[in-house]
Amino acid sequence: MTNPKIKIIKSEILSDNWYTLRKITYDYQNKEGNWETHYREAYDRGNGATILLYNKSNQTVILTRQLRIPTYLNGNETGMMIEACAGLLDTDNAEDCIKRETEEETGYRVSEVRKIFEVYMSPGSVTEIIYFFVGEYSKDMKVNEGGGLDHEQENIEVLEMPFEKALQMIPSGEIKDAKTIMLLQYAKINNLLI
Ligand SMILES: Nc1nc2c(ncn2[C@@H]2O[C@H](COP(=O)(O)OP(=O)(O)O[C@H]3O[C@H](CO)[C@@H](O)[C@H](O)[C@@H]3O)[C@@H](O)[C@H]2O)c(=O)[nH]1
Ligand SMILES: [Mg+2]
Repeated sequence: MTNPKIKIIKSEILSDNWYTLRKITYDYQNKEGNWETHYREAYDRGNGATILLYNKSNQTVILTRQLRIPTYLNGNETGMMIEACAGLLDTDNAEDCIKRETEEETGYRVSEVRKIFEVYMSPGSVTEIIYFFVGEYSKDMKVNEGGGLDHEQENIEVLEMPFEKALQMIPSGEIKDAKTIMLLQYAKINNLLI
C-alpha cells in the first residue's frame, strides 16, 4: 500500500463472523489533483487456490460438485456448482494449500503442480486473490475417496469426465464458475491435454 494518491482514513468492521466485512473511508487524489473522500465496503475472506487436474492419456479432468448457497440465492435453481478443486489458504503457501485441498476434496495425492497465474476474482468488493494451478493426475495417485472434510460439512462429489465434455459444459451453462471456466480455457488454449 504505497500509492501517494490514496490516504486510508478509517477502517470499520461491519461484520466479523466467519469472514470480515469492512467499510473503508479513504481520500483519493483525482486526475485534476483534487482530494475526494470515498467510502467502499471490502469483504475479506482470505485468499485461495484452485487447480485443474488433467490426465493426458485418458483425455479427462477432475472436477467437483457441491452446494454453494450464495448461488442458490441468486438464480441457481439447485444451488449445486461444478467447480475445479479449490480451497482457502490457511497459513500455508499456495502450492502446499492446493496439494492439501486436492487430496481432501478429490482423493488424489499429486506431487507436481504448476502455477499459471493469480487473479483478483471480484476486485470491486472482495479482497481475495486466487492462485491458479494445473497438475497431472493418474489412477495410482488416488489415496482416498475425497469428498472434503466431514467436520467442515463439505459434501463434495468428485467428477471425472472427458475434457471435451467439460469444455462443452461452459456454453451449455452447466459450468458457471469463473475459476473453472478460466482453467478449462487455459488448458484448451495451451494444448495441455495434447
Ligand atoms: N460454518 C461456516 N462455514 C463456512 C462459512 N463460509 C464458508 N464455510 C466453509 O468453509 C469451508 C471452506 O472450504 P475450502 O475448500 O477451503 O474453500 P472453498 O469454499 O472451496 O473456496 C474456494 O472456492 C471459492 C469459490 O470459488 C473461492 O472463492 C476460494 O478462493 C477457494 O478457491 C467450506 O467447508 C465452507 O462450507 C460460514 O459462513 N460458516
Ligand atoms: Mg473447496
